[in-house]
Amino acid sequence: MEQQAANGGGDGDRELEELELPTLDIEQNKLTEQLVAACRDPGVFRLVNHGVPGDLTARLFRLTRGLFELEPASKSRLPGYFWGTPALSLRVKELNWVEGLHVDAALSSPDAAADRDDAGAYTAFKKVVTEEYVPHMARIARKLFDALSVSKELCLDAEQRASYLEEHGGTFRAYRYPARDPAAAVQYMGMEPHTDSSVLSILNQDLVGGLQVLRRDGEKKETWCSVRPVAGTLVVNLGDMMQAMSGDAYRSAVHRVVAPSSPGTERMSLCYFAFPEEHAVIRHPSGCYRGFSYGEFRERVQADIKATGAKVGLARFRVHDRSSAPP
Ligand SMILES: O=C(O)CCC(=O)C(=O)O
Ligand SMILES: [Fe+2]
Repeated sequence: MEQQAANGGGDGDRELEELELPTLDIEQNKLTEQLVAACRDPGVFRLVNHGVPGDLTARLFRLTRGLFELEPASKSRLPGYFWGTPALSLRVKELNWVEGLHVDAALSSPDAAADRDDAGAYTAFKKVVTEEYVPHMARIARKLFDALSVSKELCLDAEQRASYLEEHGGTFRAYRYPARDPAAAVQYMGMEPHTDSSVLSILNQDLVGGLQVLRRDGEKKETWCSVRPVAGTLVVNLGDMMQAMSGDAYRSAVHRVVAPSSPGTERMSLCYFAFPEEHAVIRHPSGCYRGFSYGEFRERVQADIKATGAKVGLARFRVHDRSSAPP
């Protein structure tokens, strides 16, 4: 994989070619057809007419910003707060130039864990995330997944359609990427190159820019391209579970975030990750992966990160040469 210095992207990505994302209206009649094309290549697309009210997004960005603006000692006590640690599945050797708030939509973490002075602000944030924003994300994920599930690449039966996308799960993360210090000796990436472990991820970025996708041009050539922020749209990228479910017909997109370099600029994003049910065994008729559950995949990823500092991911489950495999 081509590696580019973290500071190669200017403010976001001035020097990079832009990736022209397919733009999909989720209420259109030919959704399956257009989704299949977008999932085959480039595995990332833009959504319009998605039904998430603009004022809800604006309110959630405001509430999130309020929490990130707290004193470091206060915000570090917020439930799910982290600084510089990996996202869902990243190398842990390098610091990421990002802080975040992680909310597990399936669990209701006790808000009492928030610092007493900031409990009101955190409770308001969490309420908007769990009661308003995440239900929209779960609705969109289900709609996209159902449209894809009838494609010949997935061809799921009713049970798989239900269990390959957990109805009430999902993880929400709000991120803030502060400006990097151009004079610092080490220039950290906002978020290092990775694939998501999800079925699909729905990103709502502000207008600063910095999200980049690795475009594959044929077998050998790979180029980092920028994903231009467009107001009112969402960006969806496929994750490893979708790649496995489709027997590699769809690819989980390698992506990264370059933190801004202009002093005083910061980037924020609201991200939702949809997963399969923990124990549902994922199989595809092609047999290119052995059957495995998301629970097993996650444990394997965590074990690899612990042992080597890096995610191995789907390669751990790939069946290389079935003709010589033991019976
Ligand atoms: O901040 C973003 O837009 C992307 C974050 C991301 O890729 C992740 O959390 O996996
Ligand atoms: Fe990601």
